[in-house]
Amino acid sequence: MSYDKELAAAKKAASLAARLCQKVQKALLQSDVQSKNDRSPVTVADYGSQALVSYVLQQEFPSEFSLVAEEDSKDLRKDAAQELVERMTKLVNDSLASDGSYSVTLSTEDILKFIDSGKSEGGPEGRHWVLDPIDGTKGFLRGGQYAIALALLDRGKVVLGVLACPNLPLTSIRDQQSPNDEVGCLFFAEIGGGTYMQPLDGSSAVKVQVTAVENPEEASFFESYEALHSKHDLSSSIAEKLGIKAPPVRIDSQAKYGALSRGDGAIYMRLPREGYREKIWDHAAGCIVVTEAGGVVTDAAGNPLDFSRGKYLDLDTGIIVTNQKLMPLLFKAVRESLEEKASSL
Ligand SMILES: Nc1ncnc2c1ncn2[C@@H]1O[C@H](COP(=O)(O)O)[C@@H](O)[C@H]1OP(=O)(O)O
Ligand SMILES: [Mg+2]
Ligand SMILES: [Mg+2]
Ligand SMILES: [Mg+2]
Repeated sequence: MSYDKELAAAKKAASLAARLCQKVQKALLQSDVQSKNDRSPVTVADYGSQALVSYVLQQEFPSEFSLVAEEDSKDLRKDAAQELVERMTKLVNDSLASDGSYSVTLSTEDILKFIDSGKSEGGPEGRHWVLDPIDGTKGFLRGGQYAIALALLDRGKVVLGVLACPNLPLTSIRDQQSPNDEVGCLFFAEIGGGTYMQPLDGSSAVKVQVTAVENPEEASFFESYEALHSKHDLSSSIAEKLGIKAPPVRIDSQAKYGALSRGDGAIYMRLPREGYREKIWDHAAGCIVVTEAGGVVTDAAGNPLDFSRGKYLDLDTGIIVTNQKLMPLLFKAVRESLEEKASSL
């Protein structure tokens, strides 16, 4: 089955959302940041991006629409958020107008409804869009990496994914010469069709592949910038076992999956603290972008990620990503390190 129409709509929605986010990141004001009850930050851009993507997808697929997305409008319906909602409404309308294909002016209530249409629970039946409107909000606030991550599930499987990474350099992050290098990448993949990357400004796409490195000593690895999101001590002990020489490359968000899909690094380890439950929108798009580029994504028990169980992944311990050749070695090092850690407690 082809998902070309869905992929075209997803690319358009994510690119528009990326433009909105770039605009906000440039003019970030302190009042743009709200705090959710899980104490993670959320900005006018997270909400605006979700409203925009939800609107575009509903225009393209009015009859069959289900969206599992990170944000909801609860905090925005409080009196104190009124100014933020008005500013966000203007941002979304300006973004839609700049595209030219939608002649519409949405009201604040429309916008709140589009945000709330992301409340689907997903699951193994039918089709569901999966959206993280800004993945890596902390990176976004720091002026670092973030991604707009959009995927489509069909009967529990990820069948397409798009990652817009507005701050990711077009060339490998490992050989950046100057801070002026061009940034803004759109990664996209459809099941069975490979992974492509194009500049966010719309010029032509190139096929990408994960690295062919087989010797772990030559591999480099990615992990979260935020030490709270992934145990850096555990990944460094795994890296040591593998004989990895290069220091970790720490970047925020699913930009890590994008960078890995084009071979900027060989390994991505995500080992969250006990009790953290991974959400499907944090991995669905990244997972297909890497697997279609020839990579492998599993949990720390070696199982593929199961996106069919609702909004949580509920996996074993963590997520590991690399190419086919290195996976057995990485898996072994991960198991050994986890066992050593368990026996030292
Ligand atoms: N305590 C936490 N542990 C692990 N991941 C987290 C935690 N809090 C938020 N996240 C999510 O981790 C992802 C980014 O992690 P990283 O940049 O380390 O890969 C984001 O999806 C972020 O959510 P959000 O989408 O709100 O930014
Ligand atoms: Mg968040
Ligand atoms: Mg996220
Ligand atoms: Mg997010």
